[in-house]
Amino acid sequence: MRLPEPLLALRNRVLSKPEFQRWASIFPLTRPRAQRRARELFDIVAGFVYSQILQACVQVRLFEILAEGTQSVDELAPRLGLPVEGARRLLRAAASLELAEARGGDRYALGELGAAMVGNPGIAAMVEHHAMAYADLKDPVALLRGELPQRALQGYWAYVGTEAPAAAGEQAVSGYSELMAQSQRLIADDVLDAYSLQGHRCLLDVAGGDGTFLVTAAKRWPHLRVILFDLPAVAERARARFQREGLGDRATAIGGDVRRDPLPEGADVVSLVRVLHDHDDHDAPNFARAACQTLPEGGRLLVAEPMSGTPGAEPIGDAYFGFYLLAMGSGRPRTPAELTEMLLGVGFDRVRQIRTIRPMLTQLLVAQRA
Ligand SMILES: CC(C)=CCC/C(C)=C/CC/C(C)=C/C=C/C(C)=C/C=C/C=C(C)/C=C/C=C(C)/C=C/C=C(C)/C=C/CC(C)(C)O
Ligand SMILES: C[S@@+](CC[C@H](N)C(=O)[O-])C[C@H]1O[C@@H](n2cnc3c(N)ncnc32)[C@H](O)[C@@H]1O
Repeated sequence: MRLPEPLLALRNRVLSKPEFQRWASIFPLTRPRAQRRARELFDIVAGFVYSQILQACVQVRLFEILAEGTQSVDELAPRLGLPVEGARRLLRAAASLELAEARGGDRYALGELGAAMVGNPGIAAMVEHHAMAYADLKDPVALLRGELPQRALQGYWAYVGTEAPAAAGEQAVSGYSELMAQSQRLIADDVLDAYSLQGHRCLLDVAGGDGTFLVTAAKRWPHLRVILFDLPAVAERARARFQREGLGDRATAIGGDVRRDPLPEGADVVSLVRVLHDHDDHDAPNFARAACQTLPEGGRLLVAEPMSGTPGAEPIGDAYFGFYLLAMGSGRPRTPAELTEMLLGVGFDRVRQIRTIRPMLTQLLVAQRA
């Protein structure tokens, strides 16, 4: 609920007084909330330190090693490549974050969150590539002022800031394509659970990366034909992937630039998965318009990506992706309402939002062509 202006000003005046903060931390009725808010502020202050502890766990392969079972610090230290004291400090920190679990007697097991990391290798890949994002975020004000022309992330995402992304070679696309393939496993089933492709014949995945999303869709729906469109070097990777998966003539991969080349025809459903948020406001509609133009009347477009303002996950859209994309040099997270307006503006007729099981990672809009 939004407070009226005068009440808001009063609340903020009161909350900013150290005497009130102290009183609220003691008074039994306000104490739990005061402590929770202090802890929340502390977590924001300490976020980078927590992230670096996770980075260290991933680099020394702590979670894979603990997945073998409970071990003592003395046993773990040489396996982690750390001195005993360093290993103990890391394990205590990891246990406090529930990445590991202290078992007594200087022994440690996998924690609940560490176990989740083992099950999702895509998260570890994200953590490792964050080294670039954090280097770019070192001076966030300079970034906001547009004063950092050389950024690691911009070099990593080879299609950003160039008029000719289709010229990118295999080397330039391999890093981000692998990262996207790994993390796509956190996304594809959530989208395919939310929207059934039973009634569709052919799915075109625009900017579909190495084809992980289409392979998942094709395995789930054996009647479905799938077409991938991406930059030539990425489409080449997808072609090889489709062959390895034995999809035969059910799957095609076509290389090109969405802004210059026509999309392949024949699909009755198109997907844009983690694509629109990569592009600035003047450019993102080009992707949606191209999808609309290739669809027949009544065809559907699926837009799946993390969105701004997701209830319960607000900082993931506007803080994490907002600043990640700023460092990358292109795009922004958008609310479902902003995306809906964009889709209606390029010729779609009806747009509805469908619930996904983990909206923090991806939300889903389905648009129908008039
Ligand atoms: C015991 C049981 C059954 C339940 C107990 C309750 C419970 C839930 C306990 C916790 C244990 C548990 C099972 C946890 C499960 C956790 C899971 C599944 C966690 C998943 C986490 C996913 C994360 C942290 C994903 C992170 C993704 C990131 C950081 C993505 C970044 C994406 C980027 C940078 C994309 C860039 C692409 C671009 C350029 C923007 O387009
Ligand atoms: C963030 S990735 C998402 C990949 C995939 N959809 C996924 O979710 O894993 C964005 C993709 O857009 C592709 N891309 C960027 N600009 C493009 C353009 N102008 N034409 C075609 N593909 C493009 C990139 O090569 C990359 O594979």
